[in-house]
Amino acid sequence: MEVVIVPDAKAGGELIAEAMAALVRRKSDALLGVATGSTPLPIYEALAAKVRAGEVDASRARICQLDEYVGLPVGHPESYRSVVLREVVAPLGLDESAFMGPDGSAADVQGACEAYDRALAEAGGVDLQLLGIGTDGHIGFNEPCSSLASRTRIKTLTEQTRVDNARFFDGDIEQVPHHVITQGIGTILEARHLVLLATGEGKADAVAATVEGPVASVVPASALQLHPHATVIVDEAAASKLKLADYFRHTFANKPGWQGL
Ligand SMILES: N[C@@H]1[C@@H](O)[C@H](O)[C@@H](COP(=O)(O)O)O[C@@H]1O
Repeated sequence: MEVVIVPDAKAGGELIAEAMAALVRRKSDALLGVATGSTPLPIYEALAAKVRAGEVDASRARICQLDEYVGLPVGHPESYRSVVLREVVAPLGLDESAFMGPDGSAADVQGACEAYDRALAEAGGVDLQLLGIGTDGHIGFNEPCSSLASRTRIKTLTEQTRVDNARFFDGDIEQVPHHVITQGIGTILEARHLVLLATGEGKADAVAATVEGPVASVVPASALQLHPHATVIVDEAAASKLKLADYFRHTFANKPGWQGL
């Protein structure tokens, strides 16, 4: 696992956007797995800016989603499908046909989960999967004690996650669904490159447990330690509880430029 400490969220967004742009320059139809929440927004802004500036042609890129609420009406502005179409697909100048996601309104939720895992495999697998992290260490919506081998499936949110996400629903926790579909941890680990961005002091404990704690399902993000190409990018506040912070700084400062992320 590589840990990169950046001064702030904007620098993290720029670094990751450049890694995504470099991937798309190498593989124009790359399948980019995106995450929701507030943290990755600087990545999407930086990548869209590169597209507008002609630094990368993303017209053949494909976008896929990590997770989704179950039971929101189709087209609800806070369904993750709507969020990804609005925050990622449209700003990159892509059409909805470039987008894949699980169907949170399906009558057969389990069938929709299995169909999504199949669709990801048929699309050739995810090239780069962006991840955020919940305050309890969740990735996607894999709450603590999710199986490290799990596939895309339905999960029940913890109260803490519903409280954290109520801000997207007018601060009203009653509007936050209890159930979600999420790529499983086993599914996520199949992506070729995992890139987790965490910013702010509120993520410091989860980041320390992820990077320096044992691999344990009680901290779902710790599964990144099992992946051969995982990059964790944190700002100073999110890095504040890392014992090896100086080592991570030293390693990145001395990294050969050609290596990329
Ligand atoms: N399902 C999403 C996660 O993918 C995201 O990482 C997390 C943190 O969100 P934020 O970045 O807003 O803190 O929120 C939600 O639970």
